[in-house]
Amino acid sequence: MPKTIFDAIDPKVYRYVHLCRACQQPSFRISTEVNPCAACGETHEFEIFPFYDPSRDYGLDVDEYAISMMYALYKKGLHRTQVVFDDFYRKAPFVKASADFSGELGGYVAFGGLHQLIDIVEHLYFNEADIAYLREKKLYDEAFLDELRSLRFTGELFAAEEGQLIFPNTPYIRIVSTIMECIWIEAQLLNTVNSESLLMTKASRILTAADGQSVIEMGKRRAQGRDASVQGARAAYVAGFDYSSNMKAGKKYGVPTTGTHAHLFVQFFANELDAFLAFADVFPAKSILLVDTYDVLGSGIPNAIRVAKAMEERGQKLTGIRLDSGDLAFLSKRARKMLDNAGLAYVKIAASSDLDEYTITSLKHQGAKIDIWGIGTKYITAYDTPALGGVHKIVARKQENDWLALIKISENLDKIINPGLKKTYRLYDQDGMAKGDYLCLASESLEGLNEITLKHPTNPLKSKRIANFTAVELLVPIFQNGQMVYNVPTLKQTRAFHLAQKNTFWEEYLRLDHPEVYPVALSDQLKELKDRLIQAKRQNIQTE
Ligand SMILES: Nc1ncnc2c1ncn2[C@@H]1O[C@H](COP(=O)(O)OP(=O)(O)OP(=O)(O)O)[C@@H](O)[C@H]1O
Ligand SMILES: O=P(O)(O)OC[C@H]1O[C@H](OP(=O)(O)OP(=O)(O)O)[C@H](O)[C@@H]1O
Ligand SMILES: O=C(O)c1cccnc1
Repeated sequence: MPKTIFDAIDPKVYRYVHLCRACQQPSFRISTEVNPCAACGETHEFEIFPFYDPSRDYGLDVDEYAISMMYALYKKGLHRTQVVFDDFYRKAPFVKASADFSGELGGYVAFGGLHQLIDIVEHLYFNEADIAYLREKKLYDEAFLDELRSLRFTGELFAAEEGQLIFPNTPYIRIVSTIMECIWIEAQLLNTVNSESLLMTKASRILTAADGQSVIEMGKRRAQGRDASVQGARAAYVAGFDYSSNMKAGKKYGVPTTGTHAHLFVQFFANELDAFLAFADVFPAKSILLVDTYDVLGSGIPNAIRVAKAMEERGQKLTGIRLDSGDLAFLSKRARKMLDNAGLAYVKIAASSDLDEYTITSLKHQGAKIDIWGIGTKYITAYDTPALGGVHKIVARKQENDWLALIKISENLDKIINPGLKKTYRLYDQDGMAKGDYLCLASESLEGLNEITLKHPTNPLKSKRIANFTAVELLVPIFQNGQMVYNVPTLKQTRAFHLAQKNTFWEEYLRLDHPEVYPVALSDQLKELKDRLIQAKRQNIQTE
């Protein structure tokens, strides 16, 4: 996260801003008590208002029912009970299956949003304006509002590293904290992780289809709001896109930016050639000329060739052309021939026009001669799967000094949560390829085990034996005792991490349609606990 002036201020300590009327300098204070101004020494003239970082207004970014539950638990004296929450998803987005397919859908998610979540957890507090708003509701008593005023995240948060690949039912976040804090965080956590992971996954799939070719994110104008476009540009870069057109993502996150020009630029000039000449003259080292404003083959490409030839005389090279409509396979093949015949084999062909992983794959099958893919609408809106259904589920609560595992019953066996305080291991073979995820109780250890059988959680006929594996815990500590303990990687490192992780999976697990189902198995002890809790719950329901 980039630093703002608010990073210098610890919101866990400072609650008020005192603006000195004498010198106009703000200072951050613990209370409303007036002290001499740090800048000019005056004491009498202060404007005092609640500390409020407009870019991080996280405290009240919740659903009302969160505050209702927090209040009810507070009134019953239960709000500080320690609990465990797991975050996971059940169904991978974007994966398609044919009509007669009745099996389990595979697919993966590229885990995104962790770094934004860290910022949220670090700056999670109710400011005075939040408290005033809650007071106006006349639903909560003053003692509770006071409790909220001092509420901060005090617990442990473990997570998969951003960019990691996550499969259905594998927890990617575990929080151990008070019930009040776990409820408080739910909506923002889900909003951030679901939206970022959804887009990162879409981008990761598009990158798979591009198969090593350059991809530029261009979705700003079609994104669902300002923030979505910037976050989306960031997610695309982590997934392996080379550039974004989004300058704010460049400024805020350091995403490399680039761009071509629009049709308006061509329309503005008296003719296409003048427009191309002007653009190439100003940007000789990075000119990609949009050739489809009037007639791609009749004027766009011939004019681009004229410009390229003129540039060659000045010792410059035209970077490329862009196609933005029509039959991209046909036009790109014709364009390639025309450019090659003119001795311009180095001029690249970029294409845009509602592209996604499927059109890219199809165009490649058709032998399209496209070098650079510009991707907007279908990426930034996650067009074919508009939401990722990641969930935040309570799996245990403290009772005396023990964890009491909790279950939630569902008619659908696959929907019943995996209870208890657990660990998740990713198992690798000797070549470093991922073989499966193994969920077990926190008290279990894999040390000394040479062989493991990954049993399908609900289908006893499906199992897979793995020998000579290396087990790596998937979740790493991010917060301990409320303090951030994680060294947040740079965006570039996160991108490299995602791409490296992708290489640890056989492409059968990652292919766009009908991917193989990656094994996610429960240990025998965890399975027994789950079965026992289901039985007990069902008996209870019958006797109640
Ligand atoms: N050879 C091709 N094979 C498969 N899909 C293609 C091929 N060429 C283009 N497409 C896709 O077909 C769609 C064409 O979109 P559309 O019908 O809106 O026309 P267009 O050519 O973009 O024209 P305009 O932008 O002027 O409306 C786009 O999604 C594009 O990615
Ligand atoms: O097709 P997408 O995947 O969404 O990629 C971004 C689109 O945005 C621009 O179109 P727009 O019609 O807005 O403007 P322009 O073509 O005149 O630049 C650009 O030309 C692309 O077509
Ligand atoms: O640079 C481009 O070509 C671009 C940027 C945004 C949207 N469409 C195209």
